Amino acid sequence: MTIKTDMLVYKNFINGAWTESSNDEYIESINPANKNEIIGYVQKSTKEDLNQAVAAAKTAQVAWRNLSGAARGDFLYKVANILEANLNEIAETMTREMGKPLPEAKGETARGVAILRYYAGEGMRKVGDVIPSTDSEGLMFTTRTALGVVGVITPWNFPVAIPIWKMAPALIYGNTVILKPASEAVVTAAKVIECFEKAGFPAGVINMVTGSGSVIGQGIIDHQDINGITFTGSDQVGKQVGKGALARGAKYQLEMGGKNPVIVVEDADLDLAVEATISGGLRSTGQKCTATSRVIVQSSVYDTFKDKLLAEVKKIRVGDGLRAETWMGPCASESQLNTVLSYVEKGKAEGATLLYGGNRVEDEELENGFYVQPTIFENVAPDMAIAQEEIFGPVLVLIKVNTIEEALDVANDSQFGLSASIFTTNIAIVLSFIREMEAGLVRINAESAGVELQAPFGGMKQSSSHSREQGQAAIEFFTSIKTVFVKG
Ligand SMILES: NC(=O)C1=CN([C@@H]2O[C@H](COP(=O)(O)OP(=O)(O)OC[C@H]3O[C@@H](n4cnc5c(N)ncnc54)[C@H](OP(=O)(O)O)[C@@H]3O)[C@@H](O)[C@H]2O)C=CC1
Ligand SMILES: O=C(O)CCC(=O)C(=O)O
Repeated sequence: MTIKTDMLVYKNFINGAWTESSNDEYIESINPANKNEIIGYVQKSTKEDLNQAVAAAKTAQVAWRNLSGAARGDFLYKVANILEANLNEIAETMTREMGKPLPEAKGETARGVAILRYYAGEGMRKVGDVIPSTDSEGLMFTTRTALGVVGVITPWNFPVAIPIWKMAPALIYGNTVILKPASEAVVTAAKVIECFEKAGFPAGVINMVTGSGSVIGQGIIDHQDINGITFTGSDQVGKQVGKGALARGAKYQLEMGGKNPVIVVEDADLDLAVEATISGGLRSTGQKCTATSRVIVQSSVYDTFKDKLLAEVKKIRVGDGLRAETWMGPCASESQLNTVLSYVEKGKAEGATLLYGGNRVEDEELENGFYVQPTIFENVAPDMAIAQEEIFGPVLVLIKVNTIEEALDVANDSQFGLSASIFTTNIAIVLSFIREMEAGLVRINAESAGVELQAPFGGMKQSSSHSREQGQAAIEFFTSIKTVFVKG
């Protein structure tokens, strides 16, 4: 590929320096709102580059681990301030690179700042417990130790928040990091790493290697000197990460798909339920693992809910995320757009009724972008592919049920169990939903998306490796417990 000389080329960040790859091939990152606009180039790195980064991270690890938690926290506070000072530029890059509307991109970047500050404070909090020993002269307690070098493999849908919610806890607990960001949002990730560079971390503590998943991602899975891998992305790659890590005894953490339901009960505030279904299902063009995709509605309010939903969805403005009037941006890539369109075809072929949308947006101004209409299906049977598989696009499927029991059965009829929500004013139904719903995140009278950084996040069933990230739960993955017994 010929590189246009006026474009920015982002190198790997290895051992404290922006470093050229041993390969001179590049990955081009384009704007999904206008495929002719190139956002930047990154290197298509090789295993040799990865080896260099891992060696640097391994060398840096002991000195980093031996700093006090407060000293490590100071570095994170510095990154937070730098990220905050560059929030507008980074958010704009995110919008241009993966299509998320600018207000959402700004919100995500601000969330990155807050995550960094949260984990900076974690450096001052307790890491163990004193446990009474049966030996009256002994002292027994637990402490924690870092895993070592952590590989961080991230997706494109939250290109600031996800790398930060993995890297910040890894670092505060004394690990060093190799980041392999998603190729679709790699320039945004490079700008985040620039903030870490400016904060002056010791060389080797934080490294980024760009390149294809099959080379650099797989290289992380296989590398003997990487002690832990944290991954967010597809079900298929996640399972590969898990198998590969298990085979060589590395620790791993996986966050994968969702097929998140919302249940609308007959006593619900229907306007609130409509608003939350739209926000949960269609913001970020439905490209969230926590996005609402199955809308399970009690038959007595089905028609009223459907009419209200349809009326609101029709008002959605699709367009370039940089424009103030845009509510929903493009799909992040042509392949995501094609996935959505193929599920629309599947839904029709399976006999569901396409109630609204389902096509590319026909607008001359938007013809160079990967735009799809917000889409609603009805007459959907729970076993159809559109009700079972993660689409990762702005597609809602309406499923009519008669009773709460049936609603819960349908909601739980999924290989996934990430997030679920219900709209009702009946406390008994709320309590049975909390008890019966097989999901890591259950939300009452609130949309299925919307993770809070200080709370544990993760799924049941095939949505995750049953571990949790974020909040104080992160310590469980990024450290190992040591039980200490001392006798004088
Ligand atoms: N849970 C979530 O939040 C997300 C779920 N998804 C789901 O996944 C689908 C596909 O999206 P996609 O971007 O392809 O997701 P992937 O799982 O392919 O990508 C996630 C990360 O894994 C890397 N990767 C790809 N192949 C390998 C490999 N063999 N070994 C190790 N790492 C690898 C990717 O690198 P590279 O980008 O270079 O390929 C990226 O950094 C979506 O439609 C959606 O259903 C996607 C993103 C986020
Ligand atoms: O809902 C959120 O804020 C987070 C979603 C998420 O983690 C994801 O889509 O990968």
